[in-house]
Amino acid sequence: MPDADDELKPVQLLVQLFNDPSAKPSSTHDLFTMTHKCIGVGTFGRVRVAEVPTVKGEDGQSVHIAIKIMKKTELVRLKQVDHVKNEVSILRHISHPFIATLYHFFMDERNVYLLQEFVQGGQLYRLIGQNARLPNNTARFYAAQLVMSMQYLHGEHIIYRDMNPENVLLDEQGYVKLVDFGYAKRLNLDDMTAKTWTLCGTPEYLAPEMIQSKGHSKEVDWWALGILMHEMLAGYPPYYDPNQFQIYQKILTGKREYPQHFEQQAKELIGKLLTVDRTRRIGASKNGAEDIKKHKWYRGLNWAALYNRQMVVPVEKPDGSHIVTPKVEGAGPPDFANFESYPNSAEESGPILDAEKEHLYFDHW
Ligand SMILES: Nc1ncnc2c1ncn2[C@@H]1O[C@H](COP(=O)(O)OP(=O)(O)OP(=O)(O)O)[C@@H](O)[C@H]1O
Repeated sequence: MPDADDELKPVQLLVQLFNDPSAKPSSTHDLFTMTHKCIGVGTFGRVRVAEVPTVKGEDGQSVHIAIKIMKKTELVRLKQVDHVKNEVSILRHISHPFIATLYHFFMDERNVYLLQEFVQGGQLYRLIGQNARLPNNTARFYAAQLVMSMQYLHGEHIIYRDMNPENVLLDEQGYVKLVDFGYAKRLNLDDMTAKTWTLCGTPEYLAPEMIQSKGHSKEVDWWALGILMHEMLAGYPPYYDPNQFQIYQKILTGKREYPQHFEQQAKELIGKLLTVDRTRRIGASKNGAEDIKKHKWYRGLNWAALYNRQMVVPVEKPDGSHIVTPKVEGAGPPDFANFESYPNSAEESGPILDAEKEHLYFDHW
């Protein structure tokens, strides 16, 4: 008889391992070996990969995890402590097949560490760039997963607020894993309007009500989905300008032209998502995401099969050739082919926050 632990999936084992109360913050470091491979840089830190020798995947190899390392001094200087606190508190309470799992978080005197599922296929941004644009069926496959993840988050009263192709990662099967919940917001339901006011996100993806500081809610995620659909299908977003102010102007006027190759149904859905009046935007009614799922662009899509990861990623272009897809090795250690190279840096030897600030900002997490 296998003992109970043998039946746990690596994900559950990792969560259990890192949340073991006997593994105090200092000894948590001993549970993994940092590979020093940096796979991403953010504004105040880096994302590195680590190996967990005690947990084996289905291929019998040690599991790898991603560790987002953020410098405390930078978090304080850039006034981002609350965003990270928020990211941790949201990720700890959610679980969805298209959102990267947070196994654990801890901090030492210099850094805050978020231990997450390592997503091997790289950014959707890279996939779009490699192919110039994505075929209708491929874009539909990715957009549908984002509809389901937003539906889940909105059901948990969370707005994501940072949908863009750099935060949508692809796993080894080519499915979506959303990362970066720094701007996500849990709505306060005591406030019946359940709106919020902070201007955040990527300029090209900002909804008009956010730019105008009118107060915004879940509909901003549906707007961003419309922008992302356009970017996948065209290779560029609908409102673009080197000058950020001009981007906002273009968003507010709402004028756009679609490339000729866009399918009629795709144009129609993008139009309904990019509706300036947020009360009339598709997804805004009490049916929420269901209205989007029922749109003709999705006709014939098996939502249950997609959720259960039983669909094959559609890779065919209209001319019958195939798009370039992320290179993912089967067994063995990851080879990082899908990630940019970043110069090395040492988070271990940066400045230490003074005691007063440490107490003020990091005592109550
Ligand atoms: N779990 C993960 N697996 C693989 N790569 C990841 C993972 N998490 C993050 N990355 C990579 O690192 C990049 C930066 O991560 P993330 O966006 O979470 O950091 P950030 O500091 O919040 O960045 P930003 O400055 O964009 O807000 C991602 O775009 C992605 O390429």
